[in-house]
Amino acid sequence: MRVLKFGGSSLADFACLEQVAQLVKAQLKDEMLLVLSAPGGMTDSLVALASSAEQGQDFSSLWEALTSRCNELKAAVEKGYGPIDHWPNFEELKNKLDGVSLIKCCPDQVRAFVISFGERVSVSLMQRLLNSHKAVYLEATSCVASTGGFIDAEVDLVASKTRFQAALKEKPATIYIMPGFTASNDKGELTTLGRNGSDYSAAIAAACLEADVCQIWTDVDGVYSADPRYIKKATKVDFLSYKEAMELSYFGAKVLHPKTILPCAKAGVPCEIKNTHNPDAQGSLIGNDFSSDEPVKAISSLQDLAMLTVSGPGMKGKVGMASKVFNALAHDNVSIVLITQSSCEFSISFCVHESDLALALTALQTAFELESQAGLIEPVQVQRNLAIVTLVGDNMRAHRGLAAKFFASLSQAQVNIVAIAQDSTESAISAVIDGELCNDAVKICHENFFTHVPSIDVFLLGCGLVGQELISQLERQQAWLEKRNIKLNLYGVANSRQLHLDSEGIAFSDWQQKLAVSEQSFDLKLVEQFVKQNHLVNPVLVDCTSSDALAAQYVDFLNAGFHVVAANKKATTSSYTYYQDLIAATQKNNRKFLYETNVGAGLPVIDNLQSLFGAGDELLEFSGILSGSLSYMFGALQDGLSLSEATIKAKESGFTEPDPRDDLSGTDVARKLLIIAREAGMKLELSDIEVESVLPQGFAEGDSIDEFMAKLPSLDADFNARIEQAASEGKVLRYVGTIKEGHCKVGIEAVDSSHALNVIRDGENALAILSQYYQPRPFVIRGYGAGSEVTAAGVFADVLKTLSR
Ligand SMILES: Nc1ncnc2c1ncn2[C@@H]1O[C@H](COP(=O)(O)OP(=O)(O)O)[C@@H](O)[C@H]1O
Ligand SMILES: N[C@@H](CC(=O)OP(=O)(O)O)C(=O)O
Repeated sequence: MRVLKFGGSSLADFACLEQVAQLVKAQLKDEMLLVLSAPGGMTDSLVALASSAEQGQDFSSLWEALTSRCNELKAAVEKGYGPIDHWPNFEELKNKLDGVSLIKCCPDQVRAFVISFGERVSVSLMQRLLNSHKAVYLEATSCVASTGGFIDAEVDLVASKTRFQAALKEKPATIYIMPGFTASNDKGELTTLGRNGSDYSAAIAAACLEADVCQIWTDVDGVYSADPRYIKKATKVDFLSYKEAMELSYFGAKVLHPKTILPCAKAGVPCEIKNTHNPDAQGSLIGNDFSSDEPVKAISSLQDLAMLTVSGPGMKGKVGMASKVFNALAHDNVSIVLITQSSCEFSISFCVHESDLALALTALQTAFELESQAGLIEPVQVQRNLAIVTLVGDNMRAHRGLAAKFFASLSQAQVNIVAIAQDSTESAISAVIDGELCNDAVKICHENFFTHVPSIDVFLLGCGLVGQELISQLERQQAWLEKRNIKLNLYGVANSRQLHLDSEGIAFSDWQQKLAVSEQSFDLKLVEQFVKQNHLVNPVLVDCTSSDALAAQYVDFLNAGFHVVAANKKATTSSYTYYQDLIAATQKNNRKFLYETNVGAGLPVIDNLQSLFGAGDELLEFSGILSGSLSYMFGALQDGLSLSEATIKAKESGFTEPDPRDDLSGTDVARKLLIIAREAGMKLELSDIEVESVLPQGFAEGDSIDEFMAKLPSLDADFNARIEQAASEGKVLRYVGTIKEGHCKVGIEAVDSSHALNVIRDGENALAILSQYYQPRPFVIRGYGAGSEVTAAGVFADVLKTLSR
């Protein structure tokens, strides 16, 4: 004997019904019992009808929708297969609903009749489809014996076994069909087994009939490592132990009803999950002792939960308080999903379904009325909108560090853990978290435990030379990233006027056109919303602008859960207070703020300084050439060009800012020096840096770039004199930043051939760091310090660093 259960997703329309009939015929070799659910969504319609009638509302349109759907199915089946013999009594259903509507009350017994009606529809249709095989209709009410109420009833296995065996003996056949979800109590009254309870019906039948297998046919190939509807990269689990399947379904894996496994396990019947729409695919097999090396089999989640905490001095050390809490809830039929107790026994917390919350609160208030009046129990605390994320795997007990990895993953998803619980066999470990972040949490846990393909979700602000080059590099490096198992998506690009977002990831080929037609400008709230909607877990805002306004929002970016990668120097050189706020925001939010390209473009400066000073080194002195453009210009001066000629050449070669005064003023170098000083722990403001401009004070102030360039030759004579003076002493001029005895200065220095910076020119940067660990010879970093390629590469490297913990 085999038991095959087909869920609502397998019976949604006529085509599905026919598919199931074909499948059954193809499988036919020995006795089989088919357990059918209602056609997909029909139970929801019946539940809605009952509640509409109960509230005295006009339910005619709901009725119309239900009956026309059923009649269409009936007509389609009858057209191809002949008249249906046992069509359920719709008149009786309508009468009951009218009665409910009249008294504005729906007794559970009537509700059970109404909501189980869809199962009878399915069975009638299927019996006709299988008519040629003389499929026998088994009344669930004659076979499945239940105890308890009419809704969510429990099954009496012993009584059911007797009933099943008698029913089969009475009508010997090869194919039996029985409605799922339905049972009857000892008075023979119809009861239901809880939503999605047809799986449970099938398991009961399989156990009672000592079946060879209990197959659950649904719309997925088997049990997946996470719900495949939400986790696209979820993979099928081939084998699961009964315990694993139980834990998974209990903690929310909808593919199985939580009560299904126990009867199968008790009777030793293996349970198989198969896909009706893909019958040849190997499903998932659930049985005893499927030992596997994989520590974690799957991740499940359960939403719409509330946590209640009962606390107060009366709880401490008093025997029986916990049982009083749970007895009160059991008495009112409130099921508890998870329990934790503080080690001092001062409080007990537990989760219930939100739908049971009011009931639970009333039960507790009644039970603890006296204790509460005496001040022994405090008012029950309630946290709503929670979820539970659970890792499941029998083999977890043999592995260390899984809990740590689990919690680190939750923290990576910016999730705060409200409570945790682990069963003593270590087959499941659960965390109670904020419900809104549930999908993010599952996604990142799945990424870390299964796919091992971390993702980086990039939003680029600023599409100038560096921004554009970054996009080209991202495109070029896709294969490299893939090889290293990194999924880097560009989800947003923005310039100063427009923002373009694409949840599929922005195509590298046409982002410019898309951006050009966007009517939306950059707005943090909008991007934040986008991240939430798409459950992006590693969002990175990359600032390739020089905007003060954006820099002023970095703290908000970090608070909103973004990492920030900045080529823009404005934030690192704004007030020291803001700089500190930024560092604090990275720590508070567990997010990174990376700005390697702020000094020396692609040269590894900041990272080295942070490693050095983090390891306890101290800066003694610093000197360096920190500007690629001034390095180029001063090299040209050394070759005999005048100041104006050198400036024109540097400008034409793309070495300067559009307005060369930005370079010649020395402010940019001062900013870089300030960043270095702050890395070394100096609490300085930009105004504390002494700046010697290449230009005399007030020179060409307010003039246009062209006017400035035209006036520049007037400085050549004085500048030449300065160069010649230096040359007569065997020296060359360099634009140098220094930190010495707590004083920071940028300006022109004459250096002789023995000076380390003498040879630095043509756009190269050099930084000489004299420190406690590096003396008397300094630690030197040297290389090209300007250009969109090296800068974009530096930004790219920072983006990748957001993945490291
Ligand atoms: N771990 C999981 N593996 C497979 N499916 C899962 C898992 N968790 C949740 N599901 C969901 O369970 C659904 C199947 O259950 P359900 O819709 O109740 O089917 P049926 O109508 O056949 O009873 C799948 O479509 C899937 O989205
Ligand atoms: N039809 C019932 C019982 C059931 O088990 O359905 P499904 O197999 O489609 O989950 C319900 O929707 O609750």
